[in-house]
Amino acid sequence: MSEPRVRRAEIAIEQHHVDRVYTRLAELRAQAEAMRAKGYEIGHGAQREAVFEQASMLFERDMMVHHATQTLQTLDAEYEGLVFGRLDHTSGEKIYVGRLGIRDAEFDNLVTDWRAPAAAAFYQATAEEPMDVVRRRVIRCSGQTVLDVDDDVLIPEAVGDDMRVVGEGALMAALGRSRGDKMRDIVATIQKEQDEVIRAPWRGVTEITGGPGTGKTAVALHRAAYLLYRHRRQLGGAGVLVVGPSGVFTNYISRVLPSMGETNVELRALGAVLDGIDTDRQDPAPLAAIKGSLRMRKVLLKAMRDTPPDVPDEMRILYKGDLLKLTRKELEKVRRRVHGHGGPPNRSRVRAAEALLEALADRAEENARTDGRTIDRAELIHDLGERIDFHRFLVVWWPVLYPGEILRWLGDPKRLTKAARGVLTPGEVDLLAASFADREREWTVADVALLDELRVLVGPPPKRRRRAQQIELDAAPPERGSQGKPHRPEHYDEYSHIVVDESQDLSPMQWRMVGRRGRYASWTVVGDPVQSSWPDPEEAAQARTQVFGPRTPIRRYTLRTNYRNSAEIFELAARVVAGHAAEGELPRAVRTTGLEPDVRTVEPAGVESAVQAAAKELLDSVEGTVGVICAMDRVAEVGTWVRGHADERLKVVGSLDAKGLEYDAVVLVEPTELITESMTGRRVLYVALTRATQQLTVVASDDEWLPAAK
Ligand SMILES: Nc1ncnc2c1ncn2[C@@H]1O[C@H](COP(=O)(O)OP(=O)(O)OP(=O)(O)O)[C@@H](O)[C@H]1O
Repeated sequence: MSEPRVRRAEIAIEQHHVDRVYTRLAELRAQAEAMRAKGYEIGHGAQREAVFEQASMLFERDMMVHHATQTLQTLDAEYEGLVFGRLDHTSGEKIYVGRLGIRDAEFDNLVTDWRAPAAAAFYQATAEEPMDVVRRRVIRCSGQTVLDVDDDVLIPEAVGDDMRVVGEGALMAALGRSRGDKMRDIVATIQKEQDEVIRAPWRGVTEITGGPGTGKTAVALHRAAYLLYRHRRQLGGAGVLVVGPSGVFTNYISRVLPSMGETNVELRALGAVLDGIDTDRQDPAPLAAIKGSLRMRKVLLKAMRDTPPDVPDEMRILYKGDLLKLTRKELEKVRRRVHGHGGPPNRSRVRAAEALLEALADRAEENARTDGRTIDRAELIHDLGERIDFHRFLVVWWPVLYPGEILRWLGDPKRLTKAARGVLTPGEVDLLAASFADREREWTVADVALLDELRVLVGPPPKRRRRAQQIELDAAPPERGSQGKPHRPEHYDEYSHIVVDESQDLSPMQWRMVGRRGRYASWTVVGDPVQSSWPDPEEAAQARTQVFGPRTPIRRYTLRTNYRNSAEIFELAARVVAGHAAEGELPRAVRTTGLEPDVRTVEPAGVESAVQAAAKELLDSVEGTVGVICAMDRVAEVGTWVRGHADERLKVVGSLDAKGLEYDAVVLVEPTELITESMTGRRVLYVALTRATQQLTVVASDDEWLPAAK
């Protein structure tokens, strides 16, 4: 038979099986629905003794229906279908692998869930270690229709006369396909080195490093789905949190887990980890570096203990005809004494009241001594403590503190200088004060970690004040409990597993913030030191160690194949970052396209039109997305340049927001600006250069960014 006829015949065989699967799925659904209906009847019926037994069975059934319906809904919306693989073993047994496990009426497997041990060979078998697999087949579907099949033969000598082999490799086909605006799952083509990481034990800390495009994000998300499937009892209830660098990124990866039937994983960007705030605003690099440093903790602590602005600087109270006065200095001393106990101020008002009463009693004793009188100290403390005017003073003098308010106080350079003495340089103080001085300014991503730190330092406000705190944090709390997600309390800190993506960029203060969410968590930490935009990796490593506990062993994996970029594009990126990466830190790109990156050097005045032209050409030549990447402070300007191309495949994105994203084609605008705007220079440019899967055009008005050719 000719190759196309063989292929057609094999597709027809698989279509037959896929049809059976969907028929069975419909049956299961109908059965479950019938069972549910019957359950309602039983619930209302007379056979009372059987009700409990039936109810628990029904509950399970309900859950099954719910799950099946939900999964089906998700799968209907996906490009690739429910069944995606098949294994033919030497024994003659065949196993179909899919996103869901389904059995037929005789309880035989029609599809095995990709996460089940029986499916592991689909990912782990190789020609060297075939695990009894003769042929591994990837089945590509659209909805319920089989489009194509693609085979790998692992034991050629075991291929019988009746076994036909088609295709040139599903992985390459998948990598060559155009990209949409959402990341896709890779269940059909997970590679062996990736599978090992996905299936690694759940406890402790698992670290995944690897260069751009090695599938770190994809692997971490599949690992979350795998862990929930295998350890739902331990992990499901408390929940899994995935933290990514930006809102654009969490949106980009948002389809991956639902496409595997997991809707119960919380995705949060670093600017949205703290309930009540969701920001993507970035500070300029030098400012972000100060705000992210551990030194800020000391500054915040001092700032919080300083006398709040606008509190009375004198106390006067009349007791039995004697005017008791406390001066500003004396009041400050009392405040220091209360803070000396170390408790959160919002929990210390009683202590503050006691300390004030003691100071008033001291004053009364002094006055009495001068006048030759005696006083009953205990009685005075009791009487004043009951007085309404004393309590009126107390609430304004020891106000409830809100994190946002304290940060705004630091907009006053004098106050900040005091809080930062011996910790920040005068130059740093100026930068920081200017950033907090503008009360209208929206919080930045770096501010969020500071607000979270302060939240813990000041302690929770009294219950009836909590709403006010939300207002102070500038936004309404995000809706929880919708879309079937369990309702979690505010500032939930008991996630059972936390995935941190792009972890190389977390500042020490951000590590502390994320660490707080997982008091008992196990961790999957994903990153690439070469792509780091954080200037002080040692300080960040120290904060990270604190989060995991210094003695927790770390399971380390490195992924070495770049699946995203064509070899031609990656070659340019590797040249740009050479000298900033250690031996072996750069991955190997596996796919060639024959299309070299197009570097266009133009006059500064010609950059705009060159960018417009490049964007147009790339939109015409690729099917999928085109990203225009520029320096962070030029996003708005470049946006106006390409406004004329009304095409939703085109996105303009700043260098830092490009982290983790990918496009079929990229126009990179003024690369030297990316180097100069960041604290880690070429590393940020390296990130931008590694976003394109097919084509890259660089528009530059200088060539300082370009190392001399080898
Ligand atoms: N086994 C695979 N099969 C198909 N596609 C894959 C596979 N592994 C990775 N990819 C694809 O390669 C691209 C890069 O993956 P991913 O974004 O997870 O890489 P990354 O290591 O997180 O990259 P970066 O560090 O640049 O953010 C994605 O399009 C992903 O779907």
